[in-house]
Order: sequence, then C-alpha cells, then structure tokens
Amino acid sequence: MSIKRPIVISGPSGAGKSTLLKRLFAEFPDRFGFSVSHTTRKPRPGEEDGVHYNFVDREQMVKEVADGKFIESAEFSGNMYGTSIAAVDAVTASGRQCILDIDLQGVLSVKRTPLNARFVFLSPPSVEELERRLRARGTETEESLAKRLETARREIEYAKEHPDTHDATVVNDELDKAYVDLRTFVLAED
Ligand SMILES: Nc1ncnc2c1ncn2[C@@H]1O[C@H](COP(=O)(O)OP(=O)(O)OP(=O)(O)O)[C@@H](O)[C@H]1O
Repeated sequence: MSIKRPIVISGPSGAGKSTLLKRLFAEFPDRFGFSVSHTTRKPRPGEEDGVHYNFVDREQMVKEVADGKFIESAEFSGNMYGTSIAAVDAVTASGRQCILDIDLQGVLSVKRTPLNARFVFLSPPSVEELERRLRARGTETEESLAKRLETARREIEYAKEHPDTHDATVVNDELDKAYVDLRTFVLAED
C-alpha cells in the first residue's frame, strides 16, 4: 500500500490539537507518524525532547533555517517554530503517513512546497471557551495568554475569510465528537 498524503492540522493554541492527536496516535500507532517540530520555547512539564518537540536554542535554529534545513518556520508568541525536512523524512522512512501540527503561517508556507498535504483546521467553539481551556491548562502567563488569544482571533477570522485554505474544519466543542470528525477526515481516501 502506498503512503498517503501528509495531513496538516492547524488551529489556535489551546484548540485541542495535541489532545486529539494523542488519541489518534494511540488508536493507530502503525499508520500515522508525527512530524516532530523544532521550537525555541521551553518545554512544558511532561514534554519530551525529540517526542513532542525538538527543543533547540535560537542561535542553532536560525542557522539551520538559513542552511535550508526547514520546510517552514515561523515566529509565534516570541518563539521560533518550524518543521525540518528531516522530521518529515523520518516519518516517511518509517512507512507511516505523516501528520504535522503547525500554525497558520506554517500552513501558508507548506502550501508553497511540494509536500501535497491535506489541511484540517481545528477550531475552538469560541474564543471565550478557548480562554477558559488555556487558563485551566495552566501553562501560560497572562502575557502569553493574551498573545495566544489575540493570535487565535486572527486565525479564526482568517479561516472564515479564506475557507479554501483548509480542506475541512473540525470544531472542538465536545471532545468525543471532535475526535470522530477528525478521524473521519484523516482516514478519508484522497
Ligand atoms: N473538547 C474539549 N473540552 C474541554 N477541554 C478540552 C477539549 N479539548 C481540549 N481540551 C483541553 O484544552 C487544553 C488545550 O488543549 P491542547 O493542549 O490539546 O491544545 P493545543 O491545540 O495542542 O495547544 P498548543 O498549540 O498550545 O499546544 C488542554 O488542557 C485540554 O485538556
């Protein structure tokens, strides 16, 4: 069986991307592989280097981006994030379908590459609910929370105004329902 097109999931911070992908990888460990992004932000409790992210310092990342080692990279909330060519190659080499979790700037960059991905936008039910969830997650300072909410408003607005950017939108209101919707999208034949 040939490997299917990569899938890009994007959506505001706190929309539930990690939560839903964790379920997907638990249900289909052999079918899907995660493209591990690089970031210059500090790990959150429970995050493992090389698993959730490749945690790097800014100097190293700036150099590798300049050396052309990244498919996309972007500045978000005061930190750099990016997808290295090696991260996608590693998944493909394992024989799995690649799943990428990237922000809107990354989505627009990936669209200009030959990756030929399918795109799904994960939306929170509202910005108010997003704020509640981010506060409950307890990972943000007031400053980073405000930045994330501001970016979320822009991303939701952009997705509304440019519906062609994504092949599907999943609203993460009730988690089980959102998971079924996401699962349906990722399993759909190209
Ligand atoms: N449907 C849901 N109902 C209630 N809480 C949810 C739901 N989905 C996710 N959450 C909670 O919301 C918080 C944010 O989810 P998660 O960390 O998965 O978001 P994310 O999109 O991966 O964020 P980031 O991009 O910042 O990593 C988590 O604490 C998670 O447990």
